[in-house]
Amino acid sequence: MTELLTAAQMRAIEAAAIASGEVTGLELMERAGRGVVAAIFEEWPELAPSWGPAPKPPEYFLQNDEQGLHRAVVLCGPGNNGGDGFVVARLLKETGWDVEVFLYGDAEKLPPDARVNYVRWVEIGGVQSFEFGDDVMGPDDLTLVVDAFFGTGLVRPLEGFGSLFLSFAEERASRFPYTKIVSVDLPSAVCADSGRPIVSESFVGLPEIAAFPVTHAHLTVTFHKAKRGHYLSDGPICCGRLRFVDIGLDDFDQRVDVGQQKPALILTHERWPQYPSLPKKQGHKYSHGHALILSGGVGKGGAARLAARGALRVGAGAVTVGCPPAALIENAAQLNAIMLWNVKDVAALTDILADDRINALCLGPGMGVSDESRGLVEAGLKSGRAIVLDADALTLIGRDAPLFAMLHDRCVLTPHAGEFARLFPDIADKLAAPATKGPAYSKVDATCEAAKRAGCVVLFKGPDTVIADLSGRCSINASVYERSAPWLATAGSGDVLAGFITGLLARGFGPMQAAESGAWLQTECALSFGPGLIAEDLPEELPKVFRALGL
Ligand SMILES: NC(=O)C1=CN([C@@H]2O[C@H](COP(=O)(O)OP(=O)(O)OC[C@H]3O[C@@H](n4cnc5c(N)ncnc54)[C@H](O)[C@@H]3O)[C@@H](O)[C@H]2O)[C@@H](O)CC1
Ligand SMILES: Nc1ncnc2c1ncn2[C@@H]1O[C@H](COP(=O)(O)OP(=O)(O)O)[C@@H](O)[C@H]1O
Ligand SMILES: [K+]
Repeated sequence: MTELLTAAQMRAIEAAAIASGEVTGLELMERAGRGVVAAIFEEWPELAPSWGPAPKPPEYFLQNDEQGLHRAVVLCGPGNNGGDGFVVARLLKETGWDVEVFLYGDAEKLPPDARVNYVRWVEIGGVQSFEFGDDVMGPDDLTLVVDAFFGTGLVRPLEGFGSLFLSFAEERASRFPYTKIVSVDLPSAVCADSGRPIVSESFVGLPEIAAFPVTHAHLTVTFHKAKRGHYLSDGPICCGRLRFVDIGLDDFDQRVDVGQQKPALILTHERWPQYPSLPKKQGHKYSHGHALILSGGVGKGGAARLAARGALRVGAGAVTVGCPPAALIENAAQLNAIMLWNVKDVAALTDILADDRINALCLGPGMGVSDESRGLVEAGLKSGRAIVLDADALTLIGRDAPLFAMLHDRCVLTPHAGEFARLFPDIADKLAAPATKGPAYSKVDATCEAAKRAGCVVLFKGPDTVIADLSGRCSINASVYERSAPWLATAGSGDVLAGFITGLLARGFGPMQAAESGAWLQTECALSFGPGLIAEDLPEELPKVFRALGL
């Protein structure tokens, strides 16, 4: 696992590096710009100088005389992101590209390092002025738009010329697939801390991404480490692909006091929760715990059966489904290794929980929201067992303050966005409010606040699943970029996730460890299985994922 930085943390690391005297801001900017150009050539080798002259675009696209020359438009902003843009413009020009530069801001007010690179650029090229009505992207043969308006410094919406240019770039790339947009550090208009586009008040009320001209880059090249916004919310969609450039700041990470903000960890294919307890140790079945999963009534048992299958495959020694008497036959017809108990009412559950070998519970999937279900949730919470609360159990807790007050530090709540809003309406409102200034309130902020309030682990689902505990520890299981698994959006996949977490709790994982590992495994199973996945496939894919981990 590694950490994602906020803009403030990145600034602090940069400041520490410069203060050490080991590097100057200008050197960092040069490394950044060079890294962007190298990343462009790695991403599209046909654009690299070693590839030879640019191939001729089709006849009907040619409108200029410079046939065979690659052409770039570089959009520079008023800060150091713009400074990186001037470096990129210079380097592309040096490799023989035809480069046009636009500046959003006043050249006299550029910060010192950006100003130096502006001056270096104007020695070899011009800065274009912009008149309304111009087709600033020029002839149709445009190869590259470099978006260097704003990076980690974005604090308010782009206006006028800035937002117009982003929409010109979008429009051009949507018409001509060979026109690539590359964002420097972050797509301009995307908040580095939240991944949310910063929108103008005048767009309030419209869906953010639809209402605001934000670039959907083909490639985003960032420096040192990923920022939270690269992985949260709309960030990944706007970034396209993400590449990293090492600008020599590794030594300074440790020297910086990152203040009150705990790091957000990122779980990716390579960075997985390597808990020593994941391999199964010797012992009999009850050394690996006994998970009890409560099911709904007649015809409502599918969700619990999916969760139970997940808990068993993830390694719980024994798994039992508990259901009302009328549903016993239906469940018996479908379960073999999973045991089945009659849980006719709250008293029956309380009796069952007298057996302390049952060490993990899962309540909610298919359970219904009746008074009886409420009583079961109450009994489950009262037992003090490690417990996953999902689906209907979350709805019950959301509308019942005394039940909410019973949550404890062995609980894991697994809401999707709708359930999150029922549980934490004020927090959800903050997250849903338009982001009109940066740094904007993020899904990390929301999940951490929720975990603190609930006093337990909260796993807030989505392609950017955020998991937080009450201490402020937080991680993001990213199902984005090369780990994108949109086929997880299928009925029942959340039930299997609840089962994975319950099984891991039964095996003795702590709530945060179980939630992180369960979410990570769910994505790995989806990737391993591939398109066509249905929820039933997830537990069946686990052995393959475990084998690949060498367990
Ligand atoms: N932090 C680092 O270590 C490095 C940073 N570099 C670059 O520097 C960037 C950060 O530079 P800055 O802090 O100058 O920030 P930006 O260049 O992102 O923004 C510049 C300034 O514009 C103002 N601003 C924000 N939103 C605005 C808006 N909508 N309209 C008009 N003005 C607005 C703010 O005052 C902001 O500081 C990074 O994204 C990266 O590209 C690189 O040069 C390499 C090293
Ligand atoms: N686009 C997506 N990319 C990756 N994971 C997703 C995506 N959409 C949903 N998921 C995951 O799939 C699961 C869906 O859970 P949930 O909404 O509770 O569905 P259900 O109740 O039908 O099981 C969650 O774990 C969520 O994180
Ligand atoms: K940018």
